[in-house]
Amino acid sequence: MRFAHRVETVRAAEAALMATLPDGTLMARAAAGLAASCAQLLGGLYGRRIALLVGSGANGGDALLAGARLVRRGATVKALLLDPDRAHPGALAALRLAGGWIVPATAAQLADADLVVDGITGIGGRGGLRPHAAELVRAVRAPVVAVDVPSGVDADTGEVAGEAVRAAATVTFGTYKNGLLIDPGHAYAGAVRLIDIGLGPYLPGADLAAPQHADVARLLPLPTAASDKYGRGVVGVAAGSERYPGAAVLAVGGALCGGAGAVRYVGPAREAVIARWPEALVHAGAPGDAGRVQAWVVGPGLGEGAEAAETVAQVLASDVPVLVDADGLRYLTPHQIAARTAPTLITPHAGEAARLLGVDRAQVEARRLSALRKLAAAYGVTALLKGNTTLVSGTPARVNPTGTPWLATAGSGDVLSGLTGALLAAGLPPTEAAMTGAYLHGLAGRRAAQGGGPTGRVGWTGEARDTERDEAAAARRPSGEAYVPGAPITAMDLVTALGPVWREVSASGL
Ligand SMILES: NC(=O)C1=CN([C@@H]2O[C@H](COP(=O)(O)OP(=O)(O)OC[C@H]3O[C@@H](n4cnc5c(N)ncnc54)[C@H](OP(=O)(O)O)[C@@H]3O)[C@@H](O)[C@H]2O)[C@@H](O)CC1
Ligand SMILES: [K+]
Repeated sequence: MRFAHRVETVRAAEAALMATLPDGTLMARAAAGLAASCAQLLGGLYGRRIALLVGSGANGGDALLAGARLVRRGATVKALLLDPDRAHPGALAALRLAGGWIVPATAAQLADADLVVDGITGIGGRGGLRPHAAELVRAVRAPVVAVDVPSGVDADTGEVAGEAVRAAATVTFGTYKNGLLIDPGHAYAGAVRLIDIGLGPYLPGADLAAPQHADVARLLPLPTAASDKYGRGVVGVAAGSERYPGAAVLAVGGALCGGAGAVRYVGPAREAVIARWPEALVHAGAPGDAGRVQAWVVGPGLGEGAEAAETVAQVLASDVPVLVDADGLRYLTPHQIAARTAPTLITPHAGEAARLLGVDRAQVEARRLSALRKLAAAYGVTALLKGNTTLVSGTPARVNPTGTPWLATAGSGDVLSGLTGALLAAGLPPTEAAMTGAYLHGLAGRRAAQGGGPTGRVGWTGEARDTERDEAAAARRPSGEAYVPGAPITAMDLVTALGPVWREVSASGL
């Protein structure tokens, strides 16, 4: 797991650790890690030109102190002080002593930089970049390494109010910050490296956790010699309609290739389902009459109307875990859920979440963690909020690191529903099922698109594991957009990739 903590937690841990150490120790540790990371990204320091954007707090202090180290190792370093009277005095003196330059904070000073270090604000920043900082940041052409957090990104939520720094890489200290893992902040952070400064023993439980292969491998329900199809989990799928039979085919495929012992399909797309998946058990009646299942998936391609509403109501009346997605979300009420005896998992995208919360889609996209928590609380469910960084409610909340823009393809969500339903049927608790489903689904997208190969202007390879390696490989176009190389995929490609991905992840846990 990669764990992230809130700013107030980080500050409390920092204070407890500082009480045991001489003044300046933590900043020195942070600066050492930052300088080493810059050197590695540049591939050498002699003759390299590094510009520091320095704000008025300790974040600027980290940049200055790292600058002093970089000068001593052969780089030319100049510091642009955004607030010259308030720059960290000790770190400024260290840079001067080492032979660094203090230059006017103008765009012209950035023109010849090979690398720019963003020390404008870290965990103490509030709101987007202020006008002078924003003007300088717009003038940057070189790759940017952000110190702790890209300036302008809210460290606790990933929200971006106004302009923010688009970093090629972020070097963060002590623990991950929520805003580095959740969009939109995640998209500004580039490849993220954590520098250990000794905070670990002082940090309590995390606010957010991002799994890696081994975490998911531990949860995968592998069959044993004693397993039969019920032992592995039978999934009921109530999906599809005359108009959208394909959604049923994809959801059933996601469940079958996601490890279900068997799938019972109920709905009007029986012919299409059986034509593609002869192993599916299809039923003509209502969900209540379909026979024994250990979890239900309801909603993909269900369409609108009284029949769809009745299907959702019948499924919710069951006493097994239920996943509600897509059209099924139209017919969900907190009242229905309160009457349930088994867990309910909902899997909306931002538009569906907005409708459930009665707000605009843009509000959900800008404040994803907050929307997730509101959904879970208002409906009394476990919520999975889809996106490039899919979130799952729980303690801690989970964020999926395997997402890729290639997953934004028709039917992709239907596959996720079936897959996650299979994990629920196998007995995983809803938070773990949702996290595991999102992880495997994202990885299937990456593998099918063949995206994430090592490339790009900057990146760390070698040391990084699993999804970190993929993230480090995500290059940035000169425009500053993240770009994951790869090829278009279809939802059926995802279904096909689930087997190999399952194998890759489970092998990492052996
Ligand atoms: N925690 C740890 O363990 C360790 C932390 N360390 C480091 O300390 C950093 C935190 O330092 P910090 O507390 O001094 O706050 P910081 O992020 O520099 O910013 C606050 C300053 O910025 C200003 N400001 C605010 N908003 C702004 C805006 N939008 N645009 C422009 N300016 C804005 C605000 O001034 P004001 O609002 O008064 O104008 C204030 O002066 C942390 O991220 C890490 O890098 C490491 O050294 C070692 C271990
Ligand atoms: K920063």
